[in-house]
Amino acid sequence: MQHIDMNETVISIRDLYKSFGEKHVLEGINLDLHKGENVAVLGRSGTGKSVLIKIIIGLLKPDAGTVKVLGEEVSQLDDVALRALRLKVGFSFQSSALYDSMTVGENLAFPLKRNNREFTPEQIRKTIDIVLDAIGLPETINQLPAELSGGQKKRIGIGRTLILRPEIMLYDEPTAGLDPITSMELNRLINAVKERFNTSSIIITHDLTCAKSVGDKIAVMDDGKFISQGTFDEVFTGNEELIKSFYDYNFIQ
Ligand SMILES: Nc1ncnc2c1ncn2[C@@H]1O[C@H](COP(=O)(O)OP(=O)(O)OP(=O)(O)O)[C@@H](O)[C@H]1O
Repeated sequence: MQHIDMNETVISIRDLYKSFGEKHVLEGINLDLHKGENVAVLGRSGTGKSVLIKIIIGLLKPDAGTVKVLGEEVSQLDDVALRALRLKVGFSFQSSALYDSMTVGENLAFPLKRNNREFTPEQIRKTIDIVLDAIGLPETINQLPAELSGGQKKRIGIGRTLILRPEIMLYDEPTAGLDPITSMELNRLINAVKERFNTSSIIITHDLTCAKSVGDKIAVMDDGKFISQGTFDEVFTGNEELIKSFYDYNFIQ
């Protein structure tokens, strides 16, 4: 098991606020992601989870508060520094965002060719093989995305993010639209990625099973704030109505 280093914080968010006009989306977010830790951010639709991720990777600027990623204050970085930081932070999109006209191998090679031009074809091939092995899909290398199942596409999407060997992974709804068995496989993959690539991750989800399976810590978001943070058992022994209804909803559906 990968060790969680509580002395090393890879993402540190303090008193974060973000509004769009009259709409207050984030209202005082505080969160620490430690090295080797997986934090599942659980929340209903529209609570601001995507806005939070966009601020972490510098796509949106906060109105107030600080976000430090790998020691750097994101809102202070210029474009060059931001691009360099983004190479260390892998963002796995909800839609796997694969190029339909490229094979799996070409999709995986793409970020490497764009960002590490000094890679030889042999190094690229080797890196692709390592990632395909890690995501359990070596046989798909010459297939097109249209020939893959939804679960396979998600795995390749995660693989394409891993190819640049990020230190931090951000997963946006990794199990959305998948059946329970495929979802469980994805959860196992997220845990395997952490072990094999020594990543620290934030996993955004409204799937309680996913949060429980992958989250060393769960942070429950409501109305722009975290109303509870802790291990799954700590969070779900609380008495707050929203947390209880989340739990009930997930287990009776
Ligand atoms: N660029 C923007 N301009 C105006 N409003 C925005 C913008 N981006 C997000 N919002 C609003 O912020 C709120 C939170 O959106 P966000 O996408 O972060 O929710 P979410 O928690 O990720 O939801 P879901 O689970 O459905 O993806 C929504 O009300 C949305 O309309």
